[in-house]
Amino acid sequence: MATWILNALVANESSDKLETKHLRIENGVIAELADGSSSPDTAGCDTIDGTGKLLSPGFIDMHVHLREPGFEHKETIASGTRSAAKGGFTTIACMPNTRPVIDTPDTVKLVLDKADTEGVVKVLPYAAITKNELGRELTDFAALKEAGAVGFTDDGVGVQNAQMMKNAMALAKSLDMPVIAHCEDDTLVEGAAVTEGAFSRKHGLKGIPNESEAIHVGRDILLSEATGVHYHICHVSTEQSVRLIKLGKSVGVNVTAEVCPHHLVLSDEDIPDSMDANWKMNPPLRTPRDVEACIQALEEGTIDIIVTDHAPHSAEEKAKGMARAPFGIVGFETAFPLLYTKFVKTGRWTLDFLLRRMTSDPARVFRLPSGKLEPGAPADLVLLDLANEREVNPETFLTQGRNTPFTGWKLYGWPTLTMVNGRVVWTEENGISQA
Ligand SMILES: NC(=O)N[C@@H](CC(=O)O)C(=O)O
Ligand SMILES: [Zn+2]
Repeated sequence: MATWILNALVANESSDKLETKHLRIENGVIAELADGSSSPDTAGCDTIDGTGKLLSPGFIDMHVHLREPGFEHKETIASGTRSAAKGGFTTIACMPNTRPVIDTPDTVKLVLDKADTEGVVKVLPYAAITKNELGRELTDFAALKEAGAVGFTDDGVGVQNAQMMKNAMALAKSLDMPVIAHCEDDTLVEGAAVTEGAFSRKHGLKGIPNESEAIHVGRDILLSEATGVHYHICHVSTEQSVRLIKLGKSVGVNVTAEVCPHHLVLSDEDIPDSMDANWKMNPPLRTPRDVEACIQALEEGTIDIIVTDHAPHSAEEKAKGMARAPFGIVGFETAFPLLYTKFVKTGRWTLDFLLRRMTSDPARVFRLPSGKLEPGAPADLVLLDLANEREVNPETFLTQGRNTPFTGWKLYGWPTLTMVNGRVVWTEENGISQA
């Protein structure tokens, strides 16, 4: 049976005016995108009223933490994918810093099986570069690829040893797989929770310097050049990293990069003096100068895509305060409204620009079939309400995490319906639909 989404608004590359379209879905795939002036024959079809709503490919988030196995008190594949669906995400790539670490084919399969039975959006597992993410011994890349891993990363920590990283890249290249790197030199960051900047100086705190990230970025771009691997840089946060990525791209290195909403809308100067640990994440909120450099890097294509780095922690863990709480904030349920309100409503970006960085660009960078409103693409879709302002209220989140610095922010651009492979998985009205 076919489904029609009728009278929805679609963003357009060449102008900021939205166009009305009807979209037909058959067998889980987009079958037709018809002009709004046509009158489709919907006899015998399901229909969804898209009037006044923006229709976009479902968002793709290539950096998330689902915490399962092992940290189910923070999040599960069930709760994390529900949160993703509510945020308009239809494909998410989960990080291997679980317990056990996703470093064996069995653990990859466990995540894929759980996602299949308990998840509501598509889950792509990354596998670790080194066993237990300890940086000592490479995992079995070929077997992990065979089991379904989509890339290799030790996210949560940097790979400290350059030869280890070079070996990892050469092996990944031979398997046509990407290496995804959390860039951080441990010797430069010991014991710090916030960036080196106005906030750390004001409170007499040791800061995390920009070089701790950029040193790995520079090192790994050279290693990527030497090995030819597709090297993707996690959560870019500094001006120095941007400069190095730009240089790498200019000489043809196969490097891509991502940035998180919080690094585009907050700086260290926004951290409250109360030292609330909901403002603590890794990399930390940087200076306003770094924020502007990251925004411009995204605008000029030096940074390719937007990811959330959704990193839920329990309230108890975050209550330990700035110095002792774990790094990380939740991201799925605020990502699009934040960026839409901050950059599109203010006229700095077109709607099409923002949507591409969250849909077709991640699909291109990671060679995924989704991310487009085109016949033949999977019917992974989201409808969004651009007209109504609403306050961020963590009590309404579907993630188990309440760790957000955005409580009370008034935003536009809230999802109203999310569909995966042609099946409605979440609506604003009825919440999650059980299969
Ligand atoms: N980003 C974070 O602040 N935390 C992440 C780890 C990571 O992505 O580096 C986590 O797993 O909690
Ligand atoms: Zn990370």
